[in-house]
Amino acid sequence: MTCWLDAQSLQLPIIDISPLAGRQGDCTTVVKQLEQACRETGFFYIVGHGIDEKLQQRLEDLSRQFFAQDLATKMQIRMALAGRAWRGYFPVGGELTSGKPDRKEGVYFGSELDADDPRVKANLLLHGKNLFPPLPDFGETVLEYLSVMTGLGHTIMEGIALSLELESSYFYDRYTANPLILFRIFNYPPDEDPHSESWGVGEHTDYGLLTILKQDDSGGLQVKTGGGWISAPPVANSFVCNIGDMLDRLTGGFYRSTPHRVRNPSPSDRLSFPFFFDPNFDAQIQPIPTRQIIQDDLYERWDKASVHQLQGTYGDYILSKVAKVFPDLRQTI
Ligand SMILES: O=C(O)CCC(=O)C(=O)O
Ligand SMILES: [Fe+2]
Repeated sequence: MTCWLDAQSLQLPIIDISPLAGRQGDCTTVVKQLEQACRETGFFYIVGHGIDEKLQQRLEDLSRQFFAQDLATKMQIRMALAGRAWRGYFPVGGELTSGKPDRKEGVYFGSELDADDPRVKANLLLHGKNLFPPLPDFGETVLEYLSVMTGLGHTIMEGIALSLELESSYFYDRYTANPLILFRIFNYPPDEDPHSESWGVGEHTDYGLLTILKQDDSGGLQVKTGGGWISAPPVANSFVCNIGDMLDRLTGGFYRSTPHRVRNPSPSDRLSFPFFFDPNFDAQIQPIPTRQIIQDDLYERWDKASVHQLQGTYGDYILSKVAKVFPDLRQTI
C-alpha cells in the first residue's frame, strides 16, 4: 500500500536541500524556504538529501525482521540490560508520554562508545555501547545510518544558521561538535479499535535541536498548527524534519518546537525511524544574543514547562525528560 500525495494536497513544505547537501550552487532559495518552514510550522520535508536508498531499505528490512520475532527473543536486548547507556528494546506500553503508555514498541540506539571513552569512564548517562539485535548486519547497518545522518544533521543546521542570519558554523562552533545522537526504531502495531483513546505516541515536542524522521508508507504522524492538527503523510524518498526544544530556546521562540503525535491508521505495523540531532551533552544552551524572547509559551505547552527558563546543561534537560518517559529507569539516573 503506497499512497504518495501530490505536492498540492500536502500541507507542509517540501524543501530540496541539494544545494546545501552538495555544498555547491546557490543556497539562497533553500535558506529562505527553511526560514519560512521553521517560522510557520516547524515541520518540513527534505528531499535531495543524498542518503542512500539501499541503506534505508536495508535498515527497514532488518527492522521488520527484528519486530516479527516473539517477545521473549526481543527481550534478550531489553533496555534494563544496557543500564546507564539507555539503549535496547522496550515492549508495547513500555514508554510513557505525559504519563500515558504509548502503543508502540521500539529499540533505542546511540553513538557507539567503548569503555575507554572519557564520557563512558565518567559514567555519563546515555553514553556507552549499543545493544544490537543479533541479526546479521544489523549493527553495521545502524552504525552506517547514524554516521550519514549525523552528517546530514550538521548540513541542515548550517542551513538553519544561515536562515537566522548567523554564520553557517554557528551551531557547530558552540553546540554540536560532539552532538548527542539518539536514534530510535519504532513499531506501532495496528490499532484494532477505531475509538481507542490511546496514541502510538501522545502529543509532545522533541527535546533537542532537530529531528530527522524516516517513516514507512503507513501514515499517522500529525502536527499541531495554529489551525489545528494536520497530517504529515509519507512522501517518497523524503525525511520529515522538525525543530526541538533547544532550537526554540536558542531562538527565543522565533522558531518554535512544534507538538506532534502519532496514531497508526493502517491495518499493518507502522515503522518509523526518528533520528535526533542534539547539542553536546555538556553544552549550556544560551539564547542567540541577537534574538529576544518573543513570548514564553509555557502555559500552552504539552508539558507546561518553559524552555526559556532552563538552568544547567543539555544533559540535565534530557535526563529530566527521560526520567518521565521511562520511570523504571529512574533508579539508574
Ligand atoms: O513515529 C513517528 O512518526 C514520530 C515519533 C516521534 O515523534 C518521536 O519519537 O519523538
Ligand atoms: Fe517526536
